[in-house]
Amino acid sequence: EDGYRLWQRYDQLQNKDLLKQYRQSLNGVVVQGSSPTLTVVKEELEMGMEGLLGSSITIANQLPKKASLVVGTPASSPIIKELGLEQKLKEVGQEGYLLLSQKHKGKNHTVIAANSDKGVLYGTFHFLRLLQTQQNIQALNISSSPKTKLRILNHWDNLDRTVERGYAGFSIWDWHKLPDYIDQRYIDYARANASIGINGTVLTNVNANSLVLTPEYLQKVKALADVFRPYGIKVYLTARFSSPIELGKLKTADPLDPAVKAWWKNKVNEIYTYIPDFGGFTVKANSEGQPGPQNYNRSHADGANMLAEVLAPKGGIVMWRAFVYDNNVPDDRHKQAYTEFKPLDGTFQGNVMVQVKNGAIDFQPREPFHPLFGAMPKTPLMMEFQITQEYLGQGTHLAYLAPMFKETLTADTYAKGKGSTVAKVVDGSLDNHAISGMAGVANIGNDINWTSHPFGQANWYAFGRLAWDHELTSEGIADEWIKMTFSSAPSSQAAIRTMMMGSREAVVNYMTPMGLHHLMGWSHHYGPGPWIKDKPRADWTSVYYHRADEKGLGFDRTKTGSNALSQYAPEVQAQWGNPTTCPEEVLLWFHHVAWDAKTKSGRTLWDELCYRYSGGVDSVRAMQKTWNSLEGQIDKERHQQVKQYLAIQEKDARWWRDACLLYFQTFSKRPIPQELEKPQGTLEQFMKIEPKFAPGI
Ligand SMILES: CO[C@H]1[C@H](O)[C@@H](O)[C@H](O)O[C@@H]1C(=O)O
Repeated sequence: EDGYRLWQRYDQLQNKDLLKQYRQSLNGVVVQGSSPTLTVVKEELEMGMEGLLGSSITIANQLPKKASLVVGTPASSPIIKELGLEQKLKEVGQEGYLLLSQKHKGKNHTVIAANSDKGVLYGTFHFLRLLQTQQNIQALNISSSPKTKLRILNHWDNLDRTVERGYAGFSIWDWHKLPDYIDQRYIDYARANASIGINGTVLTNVNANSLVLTPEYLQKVKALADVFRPYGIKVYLTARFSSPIELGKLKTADPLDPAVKAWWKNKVNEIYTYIPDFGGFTVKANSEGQPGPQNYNRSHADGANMLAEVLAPKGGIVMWRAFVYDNNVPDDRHKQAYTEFKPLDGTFQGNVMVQVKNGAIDFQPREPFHPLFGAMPKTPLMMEFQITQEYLGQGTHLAYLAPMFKETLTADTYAKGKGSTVAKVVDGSLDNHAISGMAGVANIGNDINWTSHPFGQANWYAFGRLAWDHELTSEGIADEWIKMTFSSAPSSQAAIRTMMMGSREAVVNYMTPMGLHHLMGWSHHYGPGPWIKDKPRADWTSVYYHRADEKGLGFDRTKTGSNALSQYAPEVQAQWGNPTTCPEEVLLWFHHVAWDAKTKSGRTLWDELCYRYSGGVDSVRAMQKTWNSLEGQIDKERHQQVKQYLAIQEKDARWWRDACLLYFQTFSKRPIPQELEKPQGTLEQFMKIEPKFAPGI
């Protein structure tokens, strides 16, 4: 193996019949026209087809006599124009594309056509994926366009190259060597992202450092933007709200102060001299100690609009985060974002998007959808998912996240009656928004395989695919990724898919089953810490979230408790407000349930909890068994890697199960059912375990 490889492996296909078919239909490749994007299209076609087909190809400017691959836009390619695809192309928009088997002058050609070079690029990657996943290309009739306009990675990367909540080494942005040294990884990063339709990247941590806005750093940012541009990827930065004070030496960062606004206007103009297509800012304000407009008694809208106004003439946007909790500890942190943002609906400028995490607390293994979705019809709401597994085992646990992303996207907000899914809020179709977006907090770093756990790559891949088309299935995305990533082992496809599909639920079960949440260890968030209390803020403890007592377990968020449920539509309230109709997956999120209450299995809550925790451990063991059975079918190196990670996961799953059950047992005072494995160790022992070298704190 030479260095790293992502899913674009392009190894020669082994299926002889298929190879023959491909070679017969792809005698030549014609790309007419020239642009930086068409240049990378040609490079990718050469690399991909030569690798997959095992024969060299030349890219021609004229149509050869035999069946060929014809690539381009009607504007740049006379052959594409001759094909008369105007009507079909109208439907795919600026980023979409067509993949067609098309007769032209008696020959059967394969066509990648689009309205823009960027669309051609996306079509090219789709076409290469068809070959890589060994699809029949004889009668292609594919048209595809993205459902979400902005598909963007958020890097929580600091300028010293540490990555907040990053578990795959240090930041890939080598600020020290930029702008003079362009690491090959930047190019491969762009290729990988473009291959899944990602069209934007926020380079820096939301806990922002204003230094990135200085000329010295803007030159470095420009160098990255220049690399990414041909791949259709725009660069964005995080804007520290107090930058006018830190960099501009102003006395205030009050968004309504004319000097502050003038400072930002100059700064934005300056940025555009370096990066003419700069995307805009992501802002975390008045949350976890970050400065913001509330420091000056102004609202989030005042802050966002001030930046939006200076960005608008340049075509830039503001992604203002709704992950806010600050000031006084609320009676229920679940409610804070909604309380602060809902009243601001309709007051944001047209180029502001409010970026909302999938759930109201913080990227837990399972959260009900965030109540802001559906509650701010006049504001485009952007989805923020976390690809990095801060709360799901970080760099060592296998957890395929597509089912988690889909769970939120398919949830029904009932905002405009049945069928008002979160996906429709986010893609803008429910409320007819001109802009829409999905952000994923990246899980990559400078580890050789980019993501620490080899299966972490699947989560990056799945995020991009779902941002393009949220209707894709988790299984389908897994299949694509497996075929591309473990191309040498077609027979193991089903087994790997089964592992992936059950993996996130396994994590939920051994960490936080039945709606439990935020039981993770203090600050590092890796192992169990349900006992955590007495911290500077009540909502930084675990006891705040699980509320275990002699009577039972869970956070009462109904009318008799915090009433966070009132933030949802009446239909949702009706279902979740009643413990007998509330799905067990989120039961303890909304209800304080008696230890002896009957659950759907017929068991008491306590027994059911014991079964779920044990089931989580069993699922990991099942994954181990499956993986062991694949030995010999997968290259040694990756087989060994995953095998070792699964052993860690199994050990950690037991740690979670035993620590949580022993702790909750001090309240339930009931025995763990006979037939289940007994905890190995005492609660006191578990409470002493502190990972001293947890990464990314
Ligand atoms: C970037 O800060 C993070 C913080 O590390 C993390 O623990 C929490 O999940 O969320 C914060 C946020 O999303 O702003």
